Amino acid sequence: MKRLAAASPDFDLARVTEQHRETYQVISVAGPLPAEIAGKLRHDLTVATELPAVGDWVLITVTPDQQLALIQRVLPRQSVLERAAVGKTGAGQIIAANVDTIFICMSLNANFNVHRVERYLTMAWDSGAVPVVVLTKADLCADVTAKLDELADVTMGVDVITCSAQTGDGVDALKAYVTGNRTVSFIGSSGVGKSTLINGLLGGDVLATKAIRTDDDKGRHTTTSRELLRVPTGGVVIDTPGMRELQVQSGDLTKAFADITTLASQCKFRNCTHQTEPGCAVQAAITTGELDASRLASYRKLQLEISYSDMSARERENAKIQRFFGSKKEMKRTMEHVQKIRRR
Ligand SMILES: Nc1nc2c(ncn2[C@@H]2O[C@H](COP(=O)(O)OP(=O)(O)OP(=O)(O)O)[C@@H](O)[C@H]2O)c(=O)[nH]1
Ligand SMILES: [Zn+2]
Repeated sequence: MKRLAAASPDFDLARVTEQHRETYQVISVAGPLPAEIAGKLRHDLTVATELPAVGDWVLITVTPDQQLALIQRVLPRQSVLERAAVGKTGAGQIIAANVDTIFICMSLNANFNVHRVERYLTMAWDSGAVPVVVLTKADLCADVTAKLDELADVTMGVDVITCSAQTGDGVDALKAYVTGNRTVSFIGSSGVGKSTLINGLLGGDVLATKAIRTDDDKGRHTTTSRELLRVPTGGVVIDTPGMRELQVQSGDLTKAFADITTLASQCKFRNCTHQTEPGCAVQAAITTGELDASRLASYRKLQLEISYSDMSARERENAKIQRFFGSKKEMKRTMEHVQKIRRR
């Protein structure tokens, strides 16, 4: 892999802004360009998740006529949002890469559901991005404090923002996360107000929003192309159709369920399943009321789902780095080169 580091000075750094069936759109310091995967890279790929995705930083060469970029390398991803795999083992499909902050959106009226937040949080932590819970449509909720109380246990250690696009309340708090080179994404059920918030950030009606039926809070989703959008005041929003359909798949439960993990460390048996074992600290906490039984139930349910996927997205990513770069040292050298390009 020495070759790669040595060859790197001939590459330009770019970021993938759109993904189509066979082609891509990238942006580099030279501007936007259509792109394709270089033959060598295509040959080296083993699974679909190694294909470039929206948000990926890539090394490109440009054809002599300057009309097309060839993607030579996909740089290691800091975070990976993945669509649930079909079947038991197969790796899923990358929905977005290198997202710093995931806004988990939920409306304070009909869409409000504590377990849903719990599941999204697990997924967000697993992706490598930092989750922020965004409670939307505060104007439609009579008792916001009560809702925040309901959420308190599951949002431990996570920023929670209450906002209303209608009144503008809380929107500035959201903007504080979208600055400089930071990349954000919005997930959450249809109709909770994601497009409305994104349009607010972008300062125009970039995404179409559609009036929803008032009876059931269900919106119709209107986003069509995969996109990475620049915010005029700094920051980047990644909004792809896949993002809108994200469902919980695999995950590291230890962060989203820090309360249970902490209790479990005090169980008598290290492999305690917290069901009928003697000396179970989790069951003891349920008895005293310190822990809600429903919390353990959702933990179990998620644990079961996770056991179906062999490796987490992060583990797969690490395996790929090993294969492409040979060693962490080689990777570091390439990344140093990339940093230099980025500063230019
Ligand atoms: N009352 C109220 N309505 C809102 C607010 N934010 C959005 N809405 C309305 O909710 C509906 C759905 O908003 P969207 O922004 O399209 O929702 P979305 O989450 O992007 O939906 P998908 O595109 O289907 O994923 C629209 O009619 C919005 O006008 C809010 O803060 N208060
Ligand atoms: Zn136990």
